[in-house]
Amino acid sequence: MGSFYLVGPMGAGKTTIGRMLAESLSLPFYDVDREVEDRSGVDIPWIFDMEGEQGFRDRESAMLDELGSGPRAVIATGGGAVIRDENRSLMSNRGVVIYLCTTVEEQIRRTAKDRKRPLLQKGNPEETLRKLMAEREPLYVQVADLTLQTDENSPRLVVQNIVAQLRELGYC
Ligand SMILES: Nc1ncnc2c1ncn2[C@@H]1O[C@H](COP(=O)(O)OP(=O)(O)O)[C@@H](O)[C@H]1O
Ligand SMILES: O=C(O)C1=C[C@@H](OP(=O)(O)O)[C@@H](O)[C@H](O)C1
Ligand SMILES: [Mg+2]
Repeated sequence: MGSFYLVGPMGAGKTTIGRMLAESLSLPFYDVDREVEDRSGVDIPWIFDMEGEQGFRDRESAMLDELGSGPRAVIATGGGAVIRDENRSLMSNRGVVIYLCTTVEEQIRRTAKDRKRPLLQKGNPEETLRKLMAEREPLYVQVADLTLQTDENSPRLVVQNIVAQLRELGYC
């Protein structure tokens, strides 16, 4: 059945909820962004500066492929991992995809103090988030096996809901 992949926009809670979900399911946890940073020895803003977004996307796809080939785990992706067809096929074919959704208003609140998401460091972050949501939401929906709203619920409750749904569907 493969790994559990968390997808959704920046600030949806993929990293936070992924770590807790892994603990709850007694599985290893990987965050694709973190693994890319550990492997390259530099942070994501540096990669965007030096190699551009395409350079980051190449590293992200390679890491997703590597992690997806390993033993079963919970894998938190970055918000843009769904834009490449190859990444969406990999996740759908190899595992169970969980879409964490949120509103742009909540994304703004949750990412306001962050300086590590290069796409939000220039221009108007609200406009950027709206544009990205319009482009990517259909892709999150397309790839998702299950969808969870994160706006009204604490991370703990979201994890409980995910586990309940995975059990119901026979995935764990
Ligand atoms: N359900 C939630 N309710 C409130 N705050 C949340 C929730 N999920 C995540 N957060 C907070 O939002 C911020 C971004 O979460 P993060 O896990 O980094 O999101 P992502 O990996 O999807 O970009 C963090 O400060 C986190 O504590
Ligand atoms: O939406 C995006 O394109 C990105 C989301 C980030 O991950 P989070 O969704 O975990 O913030 C990170 O991969 C990078 O800054 C690009
Ligand atoms: Mg994250």
